[in-house]
Amino acid sequence: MPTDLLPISILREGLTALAIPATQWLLEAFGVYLVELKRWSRIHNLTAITEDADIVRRHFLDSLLYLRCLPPDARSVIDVGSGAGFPGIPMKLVRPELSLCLLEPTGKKVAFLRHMVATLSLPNVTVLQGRVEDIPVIPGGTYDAAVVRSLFSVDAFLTKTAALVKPRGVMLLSKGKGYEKELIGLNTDALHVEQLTIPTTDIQRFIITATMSA
Ligand SMILES: C[S@@+](CC[C@H](N)C(=O)[O-])C[C@H]1O[C@@H](n2cnc3c(N)ncnc32)[C@H](O)[C@@H]1O
Repeated sequence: MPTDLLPISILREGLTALAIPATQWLLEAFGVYLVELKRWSRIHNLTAITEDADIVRRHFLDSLLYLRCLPPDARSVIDVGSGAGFPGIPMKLVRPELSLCLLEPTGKKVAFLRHMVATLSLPNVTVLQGRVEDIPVIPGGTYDAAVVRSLFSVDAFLTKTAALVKPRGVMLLSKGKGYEKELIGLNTDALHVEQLTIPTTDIQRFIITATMSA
């Protein structure tokens, strides 16, 4: 198992900072993910981030910040525009009880997501090819949480994901500095912003949580 290929000390330190036990299983799973992400990216250009340490920090640990804002009783999550699996797959590795839908329109990314779900033997994960606008809306919502990274503006995020989320469910979107400009003109009463730092870096993230009314 390729834990020797992983910048293991960064991952360990990052997990510890996030109060996530760095079990051997978890370290090995992230090791497999890193190797496969790089292997597929050489052919399919899945990510612009190519250095191991950067993948650990900017994909794995950044994705895990979402868990700081996910309600502990959330069970079903949709990752909208999952790309190469961020933030959904890292969240699932740490919270295996989650039932996860990875939504992605691009065929080569969908193929990678299916490959990773099979390779990591992840139960209760559905990979759906499509755009969020095309997901059938069920009255009362489908998921306890919708997560989005590097896709929508705050406004578009609220508009496009609200119908997918159950009453009292949450929509989580991570943004960098400057996110406040996107809040101008929006009703921010139901929004909560949590300022976090990607462990082992000084990169700040602002996770915007919108909670659906009851
Ligand atoms: C910049 S990438 C981010 C991928 C991943 N969330 C991440 O943070 O690494 C945006 C992804 O959203 C997908 N996408 C674009 N429009 C979408 C839509 N309307 N519904 C769902 N996914 C969409 C793209 O195919 C792409 O993979």
